Amino acid sequence: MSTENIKVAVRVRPFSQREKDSNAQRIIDMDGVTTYIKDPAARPGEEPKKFIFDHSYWSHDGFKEEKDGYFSPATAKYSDQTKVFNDLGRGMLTNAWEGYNCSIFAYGQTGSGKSYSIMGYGANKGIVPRVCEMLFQQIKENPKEGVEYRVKFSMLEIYNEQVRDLLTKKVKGKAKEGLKVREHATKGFYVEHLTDVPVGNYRDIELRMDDGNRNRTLAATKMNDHSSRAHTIVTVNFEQIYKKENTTKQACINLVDLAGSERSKQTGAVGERLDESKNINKSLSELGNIIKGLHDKASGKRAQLNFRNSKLTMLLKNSLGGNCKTVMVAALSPAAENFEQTLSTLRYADRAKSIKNVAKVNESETDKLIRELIAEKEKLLAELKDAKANVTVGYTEEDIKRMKQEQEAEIERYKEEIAGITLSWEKRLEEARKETEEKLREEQREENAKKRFPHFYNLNEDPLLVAKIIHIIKAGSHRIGNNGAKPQPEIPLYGRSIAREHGVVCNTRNGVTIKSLKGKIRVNGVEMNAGQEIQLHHQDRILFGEYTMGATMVPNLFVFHHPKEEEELINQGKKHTEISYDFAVEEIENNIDSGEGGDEDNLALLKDEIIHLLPLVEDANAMAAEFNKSVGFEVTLIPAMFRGKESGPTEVYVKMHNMENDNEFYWGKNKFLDRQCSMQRIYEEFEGTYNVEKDDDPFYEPPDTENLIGLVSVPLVALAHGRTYDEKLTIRNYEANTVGYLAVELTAEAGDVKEEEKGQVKEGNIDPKEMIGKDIAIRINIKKAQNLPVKYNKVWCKYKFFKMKRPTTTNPTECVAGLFDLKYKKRHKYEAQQVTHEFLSYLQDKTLMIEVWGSQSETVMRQARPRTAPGPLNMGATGSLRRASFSIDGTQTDGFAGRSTLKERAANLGGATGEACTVQ
Ligand SMILES: Nc1ncnc2c1ncn2[C@@H]1O[C@H](COP(=O)(O)OP(=O)(O)OP(=O)(O)O)[C@@H](O)[C@H]1O
Repeated sequence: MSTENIKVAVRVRPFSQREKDSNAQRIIDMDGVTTYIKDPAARPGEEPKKFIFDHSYWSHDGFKEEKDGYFSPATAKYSDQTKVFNDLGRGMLTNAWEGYNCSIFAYGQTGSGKSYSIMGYGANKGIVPRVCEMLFQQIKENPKEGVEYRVKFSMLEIYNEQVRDLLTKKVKGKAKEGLKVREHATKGFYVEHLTDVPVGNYRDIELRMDDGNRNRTLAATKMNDHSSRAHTIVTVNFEQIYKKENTTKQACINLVDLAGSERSKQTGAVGERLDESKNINKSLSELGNIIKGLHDKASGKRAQLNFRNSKLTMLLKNSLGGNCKTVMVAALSPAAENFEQTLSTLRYADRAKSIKNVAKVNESETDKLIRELIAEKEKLLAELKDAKANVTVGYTEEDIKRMKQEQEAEIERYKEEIAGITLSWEKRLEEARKETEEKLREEQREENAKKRFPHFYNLNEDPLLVAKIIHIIKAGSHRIGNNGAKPQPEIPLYGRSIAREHGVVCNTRNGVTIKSLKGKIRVNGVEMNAGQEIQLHHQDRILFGEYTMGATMVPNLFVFHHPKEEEELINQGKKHTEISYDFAVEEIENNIDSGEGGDEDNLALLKDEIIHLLPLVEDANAMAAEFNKSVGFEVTLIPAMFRGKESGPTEVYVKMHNMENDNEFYWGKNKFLDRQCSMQRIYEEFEGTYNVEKDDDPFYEPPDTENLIGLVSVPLVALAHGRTYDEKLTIRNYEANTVGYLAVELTAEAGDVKEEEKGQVKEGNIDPKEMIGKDIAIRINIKKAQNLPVKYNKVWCKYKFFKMKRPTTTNPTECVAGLFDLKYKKRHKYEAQQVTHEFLSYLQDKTLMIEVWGSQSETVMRQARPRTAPGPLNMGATGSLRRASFSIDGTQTDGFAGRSTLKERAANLGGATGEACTVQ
């Protein structure tokens, strides 16, 4: 037995290009094992905070890029991938050889460098591939007489509390997702029916891992979700079987790449994106609770540890305080804009340091192990039989017949699994090898085809998932469509906005063309007209299906690759550039921003969507009533501004109103459709008692889901005259209603005016033209908010000043009875060096848009408001339209006679914020 603390390492990454472009300020420094973090809003002379870890890896600068793309140290301070592996990975391998379970997990905010350390990119291989490669190398180099080595590999992801096997797509025709996590008396938690492939060398692992990533990409596209926001767990099971001694040494190596948690706040998301990060947050916050609990326990305090609260904590139970040797890598962003998140990562890591694990060598009699496994399977089998036998009361014969068939299929599967356990290792390895060889041949065929034929490859925000889906375009015509198309299209695509006959691609002697049929296609950001045909060229970007402004993941985004054209370009000396996901998405957004599509198109689209959603919303309301849920749904329209976006069309949302506590939530169309599907499923299976866990309940929304309460627009012109602007302004919500007041103070101080001129500047007599060329400091001080809806218990503000790429966000502040008071003054200082004409016209002509965000509480003091359940349609600003009528461009929608048009409503929303007012 070995009792030791979790080993904790932190690592800081380089600035990203975006951070470099915006002259980001560095807040992290390291010296030996010590990490320092400086608060960008610290008072002069305030010391940075200091943390000590087992390792502090400086990977921020001091490196050079080798020819193959490897980042090697140019200074002694820099830690490269090899150093990290030597410190952390090698030790894990030594432990695994001794028969200890080991685990490494990476924690940190989105984009902080978790995957880089754990998986790695290109030549900069991370810990996972290195550990796997080294394990086989060591087996090869140190074979022991009479010892058989067995290595098994599995890969899963946890997304929205669902466990998905990444190595097999289907079992008996069913996708392997929603797998159960079970608990074994000695082994702890494990995933039932998870594929565990025998692997004979590192290449096998590489291929399987590639397969896993391909499955992640496909699943993400099909389910309209974002696999890169999932937690990925790779497990290597290493067994040493001592034949003469009849003993087996077993080590389970868990390699965990956790998803980042906070994207929603930075992008200002509502709807699906928020919901998704909530689920990631749930797993991560449970993980945080466990780490805190273990830390408290280590410091002698009482603590409750509930590992069962999330799938992630169940699966990491052994790694945290259990039979395991664990390493945690906390990934840090160096930039000031991420200060809060980075500080919280450091605190998290600091707590993890005190967790003690009690690892023991997993060695036992080989026969006993097999007997135990069989006994476990048989127990499950018996449980299953009992369960099925007990539920036949009240079923029709048809139901019982179907259940019997299911039961038989399950029993068959268990039998196969038991046979699998006793099957000789050689036979299993041989079977797996055949599969791997077939995969290799397939890969080779694909590689050859890619060199010869034009093809599409997919783009994804996660670099590990790029080019995992390939569509080869040989000579002839290739139909593009969804899987409902008959016969199956040559290029099948998934997702709601893919039509059966979406389009067609033709490869002829004259080149490759694409024709749009019944689905939307964008080429290089520009939308094609129905029936239009255009020629494709090397590196064209193609989007199939609709584009949702601001979506975190854009499915079905491809790059067209033409090998011949590529060769010609190289011959002409043209430099090859990779097309990035961000580039392709920005290109689409630019085209939409530049007015493409126009108002008319958007109105027609909105009308279609509303007509499609209304009956479903009615159904959802009816089901809520049937289940006695005090919630109501209504369709509403939310302009881009109120979705935290600078521009873009108005979108259809569904407002969910919880009548118990008056909370309101805004669901994007896709999220509502997913929820409505679950409601329908529950409704069909309903037997009189509504027995659905909160997490799976489509009618439930956690109260702390973030909402954009409203906007305030602050005129800046006073600053152009050097005057202070100090006002209380109205906060307007997306329905253009007043939802509170915000007190804001803005000051401008010219930096290089002479001492005797300073008073003059403050008094505001300055002629704006005199500002040109001078240094100026603008201070933005959000003082307090009043009269906010009382259901909000935390409130914060967000804004972008001038050309800031990312918004500044104030700390969430407690809000009591609709009032929040920011404790700090002079929160934000913007320094402009040598004021330009552009900056001056910004001050003179523009307003600063401040978003007021909040999270609600479960129980609230209700404000007086009508207690009626909402109808299915709420057109916001006009108020009276609930269950009434509306028309779009004079066109009456079914059953609704016109009173206000969408255009009028859009006009009502425009410029509805910001007049100064007096508040008592
Ligand atoms: N040590 C490093 N050296 C060089 N580049 C790095 C380093 N760490 C991270 N990066 C780069 O920073 C970017 C973000 O890193 P990465 O994808 O690993 O973040 P992440 O935390 O896994 O994000 P997510 O939560 O979105 O998966 C990548 O482009 C990666 O190549």
